[in-house]
Amino acid sequence: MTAYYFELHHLSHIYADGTTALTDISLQIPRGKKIAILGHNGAGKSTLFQHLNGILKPTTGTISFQGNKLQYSSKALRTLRQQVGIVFQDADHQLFSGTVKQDIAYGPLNLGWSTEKIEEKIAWAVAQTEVENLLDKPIHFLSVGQKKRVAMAGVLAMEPSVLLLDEPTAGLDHYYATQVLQYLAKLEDGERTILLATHDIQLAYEWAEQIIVMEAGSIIYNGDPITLFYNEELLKRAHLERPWVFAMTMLLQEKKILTSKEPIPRSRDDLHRLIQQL
Ligand SMILES: Nc1ncnc2c1ncn2[C@@H]1O[C@H](COP(=O)(O)OP(=O)(O)OP(=O)(O)O)[C@@H](O)[C@H]1O
Repeated sequence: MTAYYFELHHLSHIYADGTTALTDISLQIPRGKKIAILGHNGAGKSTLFQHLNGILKPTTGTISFQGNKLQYSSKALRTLRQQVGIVFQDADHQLFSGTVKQDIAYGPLNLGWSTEKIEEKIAWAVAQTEVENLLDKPIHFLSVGQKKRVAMAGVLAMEPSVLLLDEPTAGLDHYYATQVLQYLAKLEDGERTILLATHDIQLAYEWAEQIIVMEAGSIIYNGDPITLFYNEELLKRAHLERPWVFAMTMLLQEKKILTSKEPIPRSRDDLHRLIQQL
């Protein structure tokens, strides 16, 4: 078993119209990690995800999954996609069955599992995403946020080893966006790697162990969140704001209210606890 799910070597992608979307990406994606991908509009996040799921083929360079170079035959892609699930930014690209129930069941039904296991996994995914009361609804009646949760349920039900989530909280209200963090936590098993492309800086800061920052098709940072958010120059270059909890922590440190000895809070609750202890 290799330590990495994916290894990308000098991967570049140029779309048919000549747009260069990825330039010379070399990257290793380890097992059991929570990785957020940040970068402003057009930085290449979705294009990178589509390479990891075999939807796009590199113009130059290679990708390996579990030590084997990606193959693009329909059989090889089917196997890859059972292990690498993607939730698209736009749920309309994902949902195609008549009803919610049929859509969520589609993936698991194609995995050769027993009926019992299929039902168990679907029930679990439905409960995580709170779509129980939508099961009989036709897809085209759903709201944007509901479609997003149904798309997520369909992918979760397949229990992929790698989960690629492209903007999972976009279009969700505050309650459901917060719930995403909760069910992501339930998915962590030390083996599964979750990559999350997002513009929600606070979500990335609160959740991720590793952050990759993209700019104009290149990776300009790959490391821990705290080091990133102290790096003023890099944040400016990538047009990134500091997460508000981190900005508040820096202010408290500057005012000497917090010292560097205190653990750096990640969430609003961490920050409240810390301030209450002062
Ligand atoms: N099918 C396509 N044909 C041509 N160019 C494309 C295509 N899809 C994306 N692009 C271009 O590739 C670049 C990277 O786009 P991509 O969608 O990967 O960025 P992103 O980081 O996911 O952006 P966002 O945050 O807005 O979702 C952009 O310049 C975009 O216009």
